[in-house]
Amino acid sequence: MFEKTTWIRLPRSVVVGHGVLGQTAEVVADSHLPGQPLIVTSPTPREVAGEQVIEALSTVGPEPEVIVVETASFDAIEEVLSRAAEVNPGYLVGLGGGKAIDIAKMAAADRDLGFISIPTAASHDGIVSGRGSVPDGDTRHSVAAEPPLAVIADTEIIAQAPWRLTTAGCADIISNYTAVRDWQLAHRLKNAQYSEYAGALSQMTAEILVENSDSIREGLEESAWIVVKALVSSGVAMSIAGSSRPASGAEHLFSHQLDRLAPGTALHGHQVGIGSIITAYLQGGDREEWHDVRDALESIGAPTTAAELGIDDETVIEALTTAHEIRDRYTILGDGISEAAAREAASVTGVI
Ligand SMILES: NC(=O)C1=CN([C@@H]2O[C@H](COP(=O)(O)OP(=O)(O)OC[C@H]3O[C@@H](n4cnc5c(N)ncnc54)[C@H](OP(=O)(O)O)[C@@H]3O)[C@@H](O)[C@H]2O)C=CC1
Ligand SMILES: O=C(CO)COP(=O)(O)O
Ligand SMILES: [Zn+2]
Repeated sequence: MFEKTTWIRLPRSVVVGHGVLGQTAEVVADSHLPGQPLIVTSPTPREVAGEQVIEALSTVGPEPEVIVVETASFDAIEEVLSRAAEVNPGYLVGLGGGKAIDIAKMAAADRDLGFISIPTAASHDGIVSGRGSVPDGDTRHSVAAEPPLAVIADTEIIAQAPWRLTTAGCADIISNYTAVRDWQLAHRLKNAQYSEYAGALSQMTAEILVENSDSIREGLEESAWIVVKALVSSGVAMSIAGSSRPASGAEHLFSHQLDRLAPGTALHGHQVGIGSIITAYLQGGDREEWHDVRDALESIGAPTTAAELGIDDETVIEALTTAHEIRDRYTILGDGISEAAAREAASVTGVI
């Protein structure tokens, strides 16, 4: 008897465009979300869009409670959970970058509540995904979380965010090239479960973004539109896979290790972009595809060197040689690369 099953959890609504925060009440009603919302946000998004969201949500229910978190950590999730235990909200809202949205979706899963994702920056591809990513000591967990019932991405707000946040989102998407190749490698060498649909969607998302890179320019609201659509598509790939595999390979392990070694120095997307150049080099191939990755990053103005990240060369080498220890996920790094190999890869690609 055939016994395989799959459960793909996707948002019911994805609303993207100029001024769509104005449709928040409609989206909440359409999602059948009851009661008082608890908004999980971080300092800058709270300032940028907090009042507008509170006002919009107040038209469909009791005035929202707000909690401001500073870090993506299990402590922050605990803080949100204890606030939720006090106020007993009907649903959660993640308002901000990857940090706030991840914490909201994980707290929502814990409390078995609905969740809405309102990104204020196009900086990461977790805006749609049902995965949360949290560092924990020497390791990092990618945990199943509550996927958003609705995503409201207001390009007017997102386009006003600092440009570097948008280039970080682009780099998070460009890194899908190497993530998919690592996933295929893990499938061939370790029999890791692979989804052709998720792999193809993730790769195609990176290709479309790169094809449109001429239209991704500072000051153009259309850029926010293009990048948000790619972030949504990449998140859908993760939802289809039921893991972050389509969007996270060795380049992400490298970035997670940088988060430990040089916390708060550079943006997630920028780190994975640099990691992707080096990963593409290590993955080899006839066409030296690391040039394509580097050129794509350069064309949208994302960093391509450690100096541009603000991270010193030795930290890059340490991150490369220890990244495989972060989690049990097979990549081109295998069970670790030597210091000499790391130095060679980072210097040939011009990262250091
Ligand atoms: N679950 C998933 O599938 C994924 C999760 N992630 C996770 O997401 C995080 C990375 O996301 P990222 O967005 O870079 O991180 P943050 O949420 O830390 O946001 C980055 C910076 O942007 C600021 N910011 C956000 N919106 C605005 C705005 N409109 N104007 C000005 N500043 C703004 C934040 O301010 P402030 O400091 O005040 O918050 C912060 O300083 C990581 O923790 C990563 O692991 C990434 C990809 C996928
Ligand atoms: O950042 C992500 C995808 O872009 C999520 O991946 P991780 O599971 O490695 O945190
Ligand atoms: Zn990422």
